[in-house]
Amino acid sequence: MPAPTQPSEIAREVLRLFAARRIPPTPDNFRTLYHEVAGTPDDEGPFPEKFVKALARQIPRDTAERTRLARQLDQALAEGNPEAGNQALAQYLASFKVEQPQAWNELISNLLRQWEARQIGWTTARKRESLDRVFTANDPATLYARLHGLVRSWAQAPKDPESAPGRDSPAAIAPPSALGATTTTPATAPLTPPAATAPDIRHVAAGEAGDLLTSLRELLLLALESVVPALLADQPEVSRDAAGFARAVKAASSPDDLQTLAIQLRKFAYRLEMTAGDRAEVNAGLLNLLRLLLENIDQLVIDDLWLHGQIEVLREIVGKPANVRLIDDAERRLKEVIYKQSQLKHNHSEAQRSLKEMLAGFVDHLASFAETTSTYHDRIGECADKISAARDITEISGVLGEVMRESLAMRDEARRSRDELQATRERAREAEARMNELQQQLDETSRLMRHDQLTGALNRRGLEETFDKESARARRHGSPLSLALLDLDNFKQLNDRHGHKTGDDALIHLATIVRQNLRPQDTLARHGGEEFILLYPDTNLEQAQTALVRLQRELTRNFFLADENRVLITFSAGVTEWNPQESMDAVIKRADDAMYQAKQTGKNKVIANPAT
Ligand SMILES: Nc1nc2c(ncn2[C@@H]2O[C@H](COP(=O)(O)OP(=O)(O)OP(=O)(O)O)[C@@H](O)[C@H]2O)c(=O)[nH]1
Repeated sequence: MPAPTQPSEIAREVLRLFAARRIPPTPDNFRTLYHEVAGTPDDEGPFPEKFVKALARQIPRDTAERTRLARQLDQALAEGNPEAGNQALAQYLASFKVEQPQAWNELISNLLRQWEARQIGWTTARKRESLDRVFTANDPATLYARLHGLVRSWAQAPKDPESAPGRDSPAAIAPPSALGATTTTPATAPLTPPAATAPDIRHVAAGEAGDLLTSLRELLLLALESVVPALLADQPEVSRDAAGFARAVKAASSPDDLQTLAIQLRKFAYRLEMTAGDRAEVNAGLLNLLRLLLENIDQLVIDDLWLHGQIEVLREIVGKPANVRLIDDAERRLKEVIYKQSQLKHNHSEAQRSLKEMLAGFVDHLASFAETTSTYHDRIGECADKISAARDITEISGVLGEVMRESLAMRDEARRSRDELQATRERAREAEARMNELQQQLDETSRLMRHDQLTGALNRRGLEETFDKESARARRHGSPLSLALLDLDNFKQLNDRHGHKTGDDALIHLATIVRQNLRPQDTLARHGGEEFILLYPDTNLEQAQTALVRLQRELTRNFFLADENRVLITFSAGVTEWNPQESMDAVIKRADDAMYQAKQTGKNKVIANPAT
C-alpha cells in the first residue's frame, strides 16, 4: 500500500497504528507516529502549534463526543492556550483507546458480583428484566457487548446498601436501556414507563417478530412523545421535531419507510447527544461560577465563624455531583448567608456612622473649648497688665469688674462644655444600646434559620421542614422513612477533662463523620446539646440500624484529636420507623426511648424500636 500523503489520510493511519501497536493514544505518541507516517522531521517545540492546528482541521468528528472535544481543541488554539489544547487533544485521542476484550469468565464473575450488589434503581426484578432483554441477542459478539454494557451500568449506578434487594421502590430511578442502542439521555432520566403500560419485551422476544416490532414502535413513540419533551422542556424545537418523528413512526407502513426513518432518527439521536453534551457543559460552567462566588464571599467575610462554616458546607455541597435535594439545601444555605451578610453590613455601617458622629462632635467641642480657654487667658493677662499699671484704686476696681465678667463667662462656657459632653456620652450610650438590640435581633434571626451554627447540621426548624417534606414524599410513594436519635457517650466527662472548646470540636467532628457517611438524601440535624437526629428516607428499620452500626464503626476508625491526643468518641442511638399519620415528635419520642435503653444497657449501642 502506498504511504499516505494527505494530512487526513496520515491522521487516519496514525489512529490505525495506535490500535495495531497497542500504543497509548497520547498527544506525544500521536505526534511521533504522525511524523513517522508522514516521513517528516519532528523538530517543533513542546507544543507544536502549527502541527496541532493542521491536525485539528483533519481529525474525524464522527461522534458527538469527538466533535465536542475537537471544538474544545479549536477554541484552545484560537485562545493560544497550549495547556487547554494539550488537554483537549489528550481527551480526544483517549476516545480511540483500544479496549481489551474481556474474557467471558471475568464477565460472568462480574455479573454475579453486580447481581448480588444493591444499587439505587436496580431491584432484582428490574435486573432480571434487563437480563432477559440482553439474552435476546442472537450472536455471541452482540451478547457479549450487551452483557458487558449492562454489567457496567450496574457497576456505575450509585450503591444503595440500605435498599433491600427486590424491593421495588417507586421512587427509584429507572435503569437505562440495555438493548444496545446508543443512550442519548442523561443517566438519571426515568426511561422506563410505569409497569402497567410498558410492553413486556420478554414475551415479545419469544413470540412473533411482528409483535416485537409493534412493541419497539410503542417504546419509540413513548420516547419521542413523552421522554424527549420531558427531558428537553427548554428546547421546544427539539420537542417539535420529536413529535414530527412520532407522527412519521405512526405513519410508516413499509420497510422502505422504516429504513428512511431509521436514517433520520439516527441523525436526530446524534443531535440529542450534542444537546445533552452542551447542557452538561452549561451545568458544569454554572457550578464553577458558584464555586468562584463562594470563594469570593469567603474572602469578604472576615471574622464571622458561622458564615465561614456555612460557606465551607456550601462548597462541600457544590463539590458533589448535582442532585435536587443537595441543590435545594445549597440554595437555602446561600439565602441564609446572604441574609446574614446584609445584616452584618448594616450593623457595621450603623456602628461606623455613630462613632464618626461622636468623634466629630468631640473634636469640635475640644476645639471651641480650647479657643475659649485661650481667649480667657489672654484677657486675664491683659487685666493683670492693667492692674500693674493702675495708678489708683478706681482704675483697679474697673479692671476687677472685667476679670469678674471674663471669669463668669469662662464658668458658663465650662458648664456648657460639661453639659455637651454629658449629652454626647448619653448619645454614645444610646447608640450602644441600639447596636445591642440589633445584635439580639440578628441572633434571633439566626435561631430562626435552618442550620445549627456550631456543626452546620440542620437545627430544629430545619429538621421540621425536612421532616414535613420527607414524610409527605414517603406517604406519596408508600416508601419507608426511618429516624434515629444519637447521643454522644460520656460527653460531660470529655468537657470536664479537656474543656468546653474541645467538647465543641468533638461535636463538629461527629457531625463531619456523619455527613461523610450519609447518602445525599439523608439528613443530619442537631437536636440540642450532644444529641443529633438522622432522617433516612426510603429506608426501613433494619436498613437504618445497619447504617447506624456502620456509622459507629466509622467513628471508631476516625479518632478525634483532643489536645493532640487521640480520643475515642462513641454514641448511643435509638432508631425507629415512621408510622404514616404520626407526628415528628411522636417518632422522636420512640427513638428517644430506644436511645435511653441503649444508654442504660452499656452505651455505644444502636437499639431499634419498631412502631407499634
Ligand atoms: N462543649 C459543649 N458541651 C455541651 C454542649 N451542649 C451540651 N453540652 C454538655 O454536654 C454534657 C451532657 O452531659 P450528660 O447529659 O450528663 O451526658 P453524658 O456525660 O454524655 O452522659 P451519657 O449521655 O449518659 O453518656 C453537659 O455537660 C453539657 O454541658 C455544647 O454545645 N458544647
